[in-house]
Amino acid sequence: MSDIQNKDWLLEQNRVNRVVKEIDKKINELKSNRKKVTSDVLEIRKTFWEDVTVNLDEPDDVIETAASIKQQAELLSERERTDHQLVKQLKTLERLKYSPYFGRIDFLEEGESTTEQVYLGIASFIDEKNEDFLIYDWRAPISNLYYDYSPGHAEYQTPEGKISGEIQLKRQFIIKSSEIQGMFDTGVTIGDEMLQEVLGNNASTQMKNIVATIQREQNAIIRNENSRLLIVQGVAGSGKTSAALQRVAYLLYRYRGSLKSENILLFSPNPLFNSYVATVLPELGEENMQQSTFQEYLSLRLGREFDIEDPFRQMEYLLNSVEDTDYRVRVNGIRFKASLEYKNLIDEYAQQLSESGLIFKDITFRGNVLISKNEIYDYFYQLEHHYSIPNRMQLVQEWLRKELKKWVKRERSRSWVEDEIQYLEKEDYLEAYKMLQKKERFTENTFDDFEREQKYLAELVVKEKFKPLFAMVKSLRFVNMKQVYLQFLEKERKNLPNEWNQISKMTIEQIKENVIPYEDAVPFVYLQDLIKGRKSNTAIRHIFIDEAQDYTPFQFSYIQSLFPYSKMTLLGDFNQAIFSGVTGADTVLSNFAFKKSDVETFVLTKTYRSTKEIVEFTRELIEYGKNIEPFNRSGKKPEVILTDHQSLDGLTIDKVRELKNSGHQTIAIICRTEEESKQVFHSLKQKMPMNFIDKGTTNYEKGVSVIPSYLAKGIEFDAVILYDSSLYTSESERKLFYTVCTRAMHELTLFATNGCSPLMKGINASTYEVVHRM
Ligand SMILES: Nc1ncnc2c1ncn2[C@@H]1O[C@H](COP(=O)(O)OP(=O)(O)OP(=O)(O)O)[C@@H](O)[C@H]1O
Repeated sequence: MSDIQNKDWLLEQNRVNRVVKEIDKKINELKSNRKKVTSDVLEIRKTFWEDVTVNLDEPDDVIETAASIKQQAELLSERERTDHQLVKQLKTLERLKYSPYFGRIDFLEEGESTTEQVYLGIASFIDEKNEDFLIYDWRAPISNLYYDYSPGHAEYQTPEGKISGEIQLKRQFIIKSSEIQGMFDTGVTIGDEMLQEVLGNNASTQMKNIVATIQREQNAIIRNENSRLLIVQGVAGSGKTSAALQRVAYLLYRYRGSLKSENILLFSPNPLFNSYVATVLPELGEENMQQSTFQEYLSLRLGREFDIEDPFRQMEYLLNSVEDTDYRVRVNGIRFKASLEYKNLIDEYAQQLSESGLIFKDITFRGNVLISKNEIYDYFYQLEHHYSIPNRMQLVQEWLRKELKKWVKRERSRSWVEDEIQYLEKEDYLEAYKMLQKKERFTENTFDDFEREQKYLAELVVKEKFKPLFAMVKSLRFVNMKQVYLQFLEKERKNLPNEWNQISKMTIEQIKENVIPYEDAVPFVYLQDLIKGRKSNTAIRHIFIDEAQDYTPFQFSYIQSLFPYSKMTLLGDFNQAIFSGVTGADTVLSNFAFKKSDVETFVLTKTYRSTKEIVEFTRELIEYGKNIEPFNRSGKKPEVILTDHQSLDGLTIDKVRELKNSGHQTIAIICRTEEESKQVFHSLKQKMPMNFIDKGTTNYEKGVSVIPSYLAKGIEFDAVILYDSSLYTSESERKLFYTVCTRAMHELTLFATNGCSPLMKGINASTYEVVHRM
């Protein structure tokens, strides 16, 4: 390091020390504030009832008491909110103390004579006198300069307009425990050096934030505010998920008055991914958005009555049952049911149902039909036909409720009720007694006490027994959705795929067994919504869909209808469309689905995850892979080890040891299917500790993990071993093969027991090494 560099380093470290000192002061100040607030909270809790005037004698007194309780509760919740805020601020300050900032730009604004030094960190921090920003939040308008420009002319937007000027210096820091550990003055892009440093580290079992090194093209995605639908098509490892999460943080900052983390929902591919990304926002001082898998949503809607196949079970079928006689039929079915054409058919069917054809269930009680399905049918169709089906359902619901109430009255005097009364609990008798006493105060009733009590108890018994019927009416379960969908499948129609008869026959068999194939889950729930109606969700204002390539046009259109007021960000990669790769079905990323004007599309072609060597190999595997641009980080070429079945386990263990010895901490042994993963795990775990990951796994640990191919998407590992790459034989598995290979950050090994996978045929042989080991 030169003397000048040394001097700069020293000056910067002095500034860090100064800022840290101020942060410390602020921490102490907030801590003492907090002491006061927590003691207030404790005090209010302790004396809550002492400070409330309770008097229930007269109606006016009751009102006054309620007001007094409300006032006290409000005081308590205000104090609790302040405490929560203070805890949040303290956590952010502790983080700032550890690493106050990561970047600096010196900016000379046009028309000004002094250059401003702008230091960027995860949150803003102002000096004691509330005058100068010692740290700017990375999301502040001025911070844009850091991400979008290299030294020279630069400009940024503020609410007041555009500000132009010149960046005179752009510097990056790695600061840990308040000590500068790295410092780089950067030129063209945001510090290759800094990125080298970050990307060269070990993979983590939890995703990290990227705020220090966000690239310009990612920044555009993160800060986009205009489009209702933003689509990011980005190659594997291009930072789509990262951009999505930093975008959540950005939106929470930009709209902090009106947007809260509970207004944002991220659909992620599986529970493991949910937990993988769960630490990014808290690291940035924000609360996590809501997270769910689409499957969770479907289970919530249909899971009570049906066994819904999940996408992983569907994938297992697709990978394992190619020899099945019905395989082609099922694949054709999946393809057709993914389409908007199929959705249109359901719309047409619902139109017809508006005139006739709905199927209902009898409402029965103790083996007797109280209200028959035909009566319900007649009632429904005598209602005005111009009312929508869901509106008519509400009227039917009201009518049924009234009818059931009549039945409750009739049933009270039946002999079974008397029998049931004998089995009542002591508490019920006591309750009845109290009820009657209470009523006595207001009436002049002279009925015999015993008789009155019996009548009350009879009502209690009947109402209890009728509860499920009222619940059935409330949730509109008197509509026989299963039969309605089956009737749809059985209907003769024109313009259907050639094999529709077989497709529908196969589906009918499943649904009769109360199993809903994954491809039918959204069509089913969509039809159900057209009939029963559904309240759209207004609380969610922004939806993120990661791995969007795995959603069909039908599914996406359905999600749009669920959240009509939400903006959406879709992130995906058509080269990783592993489900549609196998079936040939359209995905939401197929262009035709979006033609509207409020859609903006971003394309990311630069990839950051893997070494240059791994990218040079993996991009050969896909069409147009040449467009993928690796980040300039070097490592070993991927290695293909040709071997046989007997040697495979031993060689895998040797390889894992070797990888561990080179310092790799997360190592994945990726198998093609779950079955294969189970076998491999079973035989290898005797030889070294390892984890097994299946679709229910919510966390992944450091060390060695055995994982089925389709669950590895979205996450990354220091080193990846494909247990037997010879098994990826079919062209339809190309995307799956590409996806698993792109999970590796530093090393990729492909074992092959039956020669190189045919999917590697024709690729540039200089991109990988081949060795023979038996
Ligand atoms: N600007 C950046 N600075 C530092 N690291 C980055 C940056 N962009 C991406 N990365 C890193 O690259 C890796 C891949 O990022 P991410 O998982 O977000 O990509 P992706 O496009 O969602 O990948 P895939 O589609 O393959 O799952 C992560 O380790 C991430 O931290």
